[in-house]
Amino acid sequence: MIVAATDTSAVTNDWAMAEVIKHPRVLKKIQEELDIVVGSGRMVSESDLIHLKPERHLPNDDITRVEISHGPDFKILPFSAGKRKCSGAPLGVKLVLMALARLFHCYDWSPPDGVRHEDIGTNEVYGMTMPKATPLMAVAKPRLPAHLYH
Ligand code: HEM
Repeated sequence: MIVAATDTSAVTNDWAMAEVIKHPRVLKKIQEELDIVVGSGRMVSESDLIHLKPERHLPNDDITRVEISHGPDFKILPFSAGKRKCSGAPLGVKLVLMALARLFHCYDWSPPDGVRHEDIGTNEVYGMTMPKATPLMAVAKPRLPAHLYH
């Protein structure tokens, strides 16, 4: 249960962070969305999650819909399907979204000195949870008022 819940969520976070930091334009869009919904006077809370709709910043013809499935229909199946499908899926989605929303709302992210955005590695290691082959290294710079971090 602990392995099913922790590594899966941590690896999903790791991939999402890497892809977003690699694409600063995407990070900016996400932060714009968070600033509209949450503002800069407090941190993201769970009740904000349903109001986050980053696709509102995209031109209409640019919207890509990714359908996550819970059935055996060969769409994206991050939680598997059938009798043994992930019983923690709703919690997993919330945990990952909450962590990412706070990390992107609270901090600006960039690669370490001397590393270009496009050089952030996105190779995977084969295994149960398909982790990144190289650990993500990034610099976090606070973007909210200092008192919120205490
Ligand atoms: C992003 C996060 C997560 C992902 C991607 C994920 C994915 C999966 C996958 C692919 C399976 C295998 C299903 C199979 O054997 O076919 C699974 C099983 C399972 N997961 Fe998750 N999971 C996540 C989070 C969680 C959380 C947060 C919990 C619990 C708090 C959890 C509990 C379980 C349990 C108990 C099983 C075994 C189900 C069974 O064999 O009956 N998972 N998960």
